[in-house]
Amino acid sequence: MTQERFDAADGHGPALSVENVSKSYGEVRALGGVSLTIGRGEFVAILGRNGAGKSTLLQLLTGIFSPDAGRITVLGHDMSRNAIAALADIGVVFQQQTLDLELSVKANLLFHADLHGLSRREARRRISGLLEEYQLDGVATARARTLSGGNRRRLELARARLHRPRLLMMDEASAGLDPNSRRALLREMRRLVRVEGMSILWATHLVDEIQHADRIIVLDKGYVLYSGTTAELTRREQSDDLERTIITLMGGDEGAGPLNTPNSNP
Ligand SMILES: Nc1ncnc2c1ncn2[C@@H]1O[C@H](COP(=O)(O)OP(=O)(O)OP(=O)(O)O)[C@@H](O)[C@H]1O
Repeated sequence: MTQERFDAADGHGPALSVENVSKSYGEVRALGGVSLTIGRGEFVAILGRNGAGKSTLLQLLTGIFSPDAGRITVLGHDMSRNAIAALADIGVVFQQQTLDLELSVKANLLFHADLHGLSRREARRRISGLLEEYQLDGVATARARTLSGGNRRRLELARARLHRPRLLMMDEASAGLDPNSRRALLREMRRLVRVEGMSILWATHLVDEIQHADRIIVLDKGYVLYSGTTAELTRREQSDDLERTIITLMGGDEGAGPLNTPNSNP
């Protein structure tokens, strides 16, 4: 067995490894040689302003695009050679909603279960548990189009977990949720890490959300500026104001885009 297959099968190595990855759209450089890792059972928040490169990174990690250079390994699988195996173990919530709005809540989930090759019996069992967990059982037969923003997001979360992924990637996943739902969602992420050993990548532009993670990665203009805990960062910069510390790290320029929203503390 090759080392890569051994790692994938045996659960060794990081959940995610990104080595020197670059991506440009024409003249626009979205990522300029990014390297990062996420350990198994680790909850990592990637913080960056709009345009920092978070969505591009997630699109590369989920195989939607290929990087111009660099290497991505997900749960031991090299994305350039074995993306299908990697995708079986990833659950994703994208920034833009990706539901089929004309299908019912349940049909959206059944479609996803089919894509992942779940048996009908297993799919029904998983779907009924997740509908209950996300309080969507009352709207199971309703078309996704008729759901509130919060319920659509809950449906996307249920879908992301349906095939029992070991790595969850969340791109601005709390968008559209009220403060209570945001708090509940972040608590749930912690529970998934603690109880199920899930690895989580949580991309956000909200400073208050990153405090729930084990580690943060600050991304700015396509480059990693910092990787470590929030406590290490404020200690290093001798400041107890995390948001100000991060803005300073980004070279000031508060006008470049928000890092937080008022009255949104989760
Ligand atoms: N399809 C595209 N074509 C051209 N430029 C793009 C495209 N997608 C992203 N970009 C550019 O790449 C850079 C990184 O964008 P990206 O969407 O990855 O950042 P982000 O951190 O996710 O921000 P946001 O939260 O606004 O989506 C930005 O300069 C953006 O304008």
